[in-house]
Amino acid sequence: MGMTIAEKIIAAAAGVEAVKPGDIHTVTLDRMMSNDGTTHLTIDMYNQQIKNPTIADPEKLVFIIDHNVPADNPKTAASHKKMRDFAKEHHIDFWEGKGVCHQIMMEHYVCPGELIFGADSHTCTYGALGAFGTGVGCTDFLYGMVTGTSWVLVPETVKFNLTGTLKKGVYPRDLMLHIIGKIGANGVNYQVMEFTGEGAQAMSINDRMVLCNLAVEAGAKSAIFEADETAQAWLKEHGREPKHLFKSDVDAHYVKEYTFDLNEIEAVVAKPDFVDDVIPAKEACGVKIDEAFLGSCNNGRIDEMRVAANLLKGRHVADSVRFLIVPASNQVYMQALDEGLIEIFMEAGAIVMNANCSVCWGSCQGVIGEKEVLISTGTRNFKGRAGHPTSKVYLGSAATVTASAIKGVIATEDQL
Ligand SMILES: CC(C)[C@H](C(=O)O)[C@@H](O)C(=O)O
Ligand code: SF4
Repeated sequence: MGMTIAEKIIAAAAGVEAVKPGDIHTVTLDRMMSNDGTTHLTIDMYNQQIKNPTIADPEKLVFIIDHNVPADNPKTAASHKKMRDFAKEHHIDFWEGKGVCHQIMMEHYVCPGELIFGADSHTCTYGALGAFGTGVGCTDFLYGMVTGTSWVLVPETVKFNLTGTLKKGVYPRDLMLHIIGKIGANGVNYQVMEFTGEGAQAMSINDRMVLCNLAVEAGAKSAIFEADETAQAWLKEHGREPKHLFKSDVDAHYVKEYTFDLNEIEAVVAKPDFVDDVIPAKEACGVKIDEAFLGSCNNGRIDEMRVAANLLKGRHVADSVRFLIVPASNQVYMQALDEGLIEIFMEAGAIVMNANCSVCWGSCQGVIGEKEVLISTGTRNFKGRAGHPTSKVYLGSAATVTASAIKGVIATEDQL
């Protein structure tokens, strides 16, 4: 029986010839990332609960302060200091205020064929480069940090065959929200989403990241694209070499297969309070909003900045709306500056923030108040996700978010 890309990565990390779904293997991790969401907890456990603790391989570790940066209260400042000091003492690669963790990882670390654990649920983003990334809690992270190893229960793989091309005004984020709406929030629980077909092959790394990143919102353990020529060219541009270039075998086993025709996808929004409550964006048009957010590890890259700038040029954000634009990393920020996009944002009345998670989650700047409505390119819209428990979050594409910021109500780009 052949193997899928994900199975081949796990087999390589386990040092065995072959694996199959349901097997449990001890694996050597290629890399581990932790952010300021939980690293302080991991450090406390390391210091207080382990006798004579050591770090197996500091070179494989990356600590990133991105969730609440710059710190907005003394408690956060203290947990950041703990992380900073620990990273220094143990010679761990450390990033602060340079961008959202997954964006930093993609720009600087991830290689095809690697097995990467991140103490963050959207670690599945790394599948855009053909790596197996998965989120773990801080106990598992600690174990990996101390031993350099962990265990993996080999997941089943589900094939997502993408055909055709997206229409004008429809974006990969619409496609992925559509898929999640169709299969549901538990649609691929503990499974790997493998994207394939000519629609997948034609996608840029940016677009592949959009798809892989949101896979966890359908319950996925991970998501993956084959590291084809597009991925290899991207990697080369970023000065890195692939670890392995794995392809799924023709006789690999998929537990289920779906086909999505990209021509049929429309602009959509996910309604409050569930990511899988997806409706055509036109059905939500007219809902009054208080804030709009363009950013996050899902949708804060240069492609989305360009979409927003294109729509904002010569227009203005509605007086009643706060439009937060937050590049996913400083690299994105600087490119947007170079291309004159930041000027367009400022002239249009948007608030441009430093690269961080921002209001993608409700603990950073930009949180919304009682009964306020946000339209967001973030990853989640659960109750209270962006602030007050009575507030509401709609998720949409960069175009829908920008059009809504201009109109003051949910709108699609063709209504401008
Ligand atoms: C803080 C972190 C642990 C969390 C996650 O795991 O995803 C956050 O990034 C999120 O998006 O909710
Ligand atoms: S941008 Fe949002 S989804 Fe991504 S890591 Fe930050 S809080 Fe989590």
